[in-house]
Amino acid sequence: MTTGYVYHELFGWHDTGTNVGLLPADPAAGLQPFVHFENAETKRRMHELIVVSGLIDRLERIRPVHASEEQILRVHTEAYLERIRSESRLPKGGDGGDGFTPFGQGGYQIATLAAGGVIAAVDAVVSGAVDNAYALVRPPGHHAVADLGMGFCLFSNLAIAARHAQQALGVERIAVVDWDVHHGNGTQAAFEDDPSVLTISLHQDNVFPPNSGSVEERGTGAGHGYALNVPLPPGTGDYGYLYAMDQVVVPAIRAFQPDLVLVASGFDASAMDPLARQLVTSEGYRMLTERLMAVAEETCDGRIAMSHEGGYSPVYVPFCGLAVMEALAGAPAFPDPYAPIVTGFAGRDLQPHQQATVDRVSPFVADLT
Ligand SMILES: Cc1nn(C)c(C)c1/N=N/c1ccc(/C=C/C(=O)NO)cc1
Ligand SMILES: [Zn+2]
Repeated sequence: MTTGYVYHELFGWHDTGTNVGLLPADPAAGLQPFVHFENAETKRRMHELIVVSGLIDRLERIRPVHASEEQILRVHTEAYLERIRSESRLPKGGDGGDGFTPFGQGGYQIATLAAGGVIAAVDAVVSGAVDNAYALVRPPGHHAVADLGMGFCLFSNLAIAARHAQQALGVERIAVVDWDVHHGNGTQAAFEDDPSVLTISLHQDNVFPPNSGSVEERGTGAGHGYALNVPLPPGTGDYGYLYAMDQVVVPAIRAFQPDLVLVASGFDASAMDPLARQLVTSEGYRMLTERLMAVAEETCDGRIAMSHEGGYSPVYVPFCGLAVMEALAGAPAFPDPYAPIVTGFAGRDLQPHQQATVDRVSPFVADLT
């Protein structure tokens, strides 16, 4: 199995500031300065574990290139692109637009490299140069919509790469799986009315964006039925996610018969993440990846490209990300030293209320052709 890997030190230079924990420092409100949750450290540590574990020697390194204006404009508006580019020229940079998505001077160039990194991973998979690929990019993308950067996301990296695959590489049908713990609203919006891209989001119910990602959100117009949302209750662990994978994701991909599978891969559903309350472990992510590889093998010669999204535990994201990449590469498992801690949390097994949520969505698979 040949697995492509995209990482670049520039991603670590995306500056989200040092006084935005999630809220700007404000002494009167008792808010002390704190590094932004979406900071370089967690992703840099994942890269370094990939190197130190030795997995790097089994990967094909893929060099990211900056996404072009044309590629970005397949998803974003000209006005939005121009605003990010102009704010990026300012000494203090700017913000995607929601006030929680800061970037420093030069942030536009890093954001185009992130989108270009996912494009490079897709190019390598579609060309057959590699069997599958992981793009460890920053800033993330799955919340960004056509004219607004939000939720730490500037450009919709995965959506831009999907449109590139269709319009430049001739790929027709794409299935997108988003296992980041937050709803993949941006990716869903990009393909809202388009039946050629199936979007499936597994997320903790109503965490972010607010009032987004309900079971009832199924796409619009010709795209109705080609968006699936599984809003899992808080405390869902490995076997709740696996049940969603087995009952919704795999059958949907089998019915949709894509030419390519893309994954918005965040690790903030992990048992040690500060921004959500799920209980997924590195073993859970490995199992999810193996399930996805099997159905990708069955439908599209195993073509999978993953784009890194959220995940904020500097100690645990590295082990969750390593598990996914080991599965992609068919490599043996590097032991997860946190396993005794996270498997010790209760709730790893499928719970009735989690099963009930998934069972509300699985009937929608029958509407896919
Ligand atoms: C809304 C709102 N209003 N206020 C006051 C605040 C502090 C709000 N939360 N913002 C958030 C909360 C979580 C994320 C996670 C993003 C991610 O990891 N995506 O994958 C982004 C923004
Ligand atoms: Zn997230």
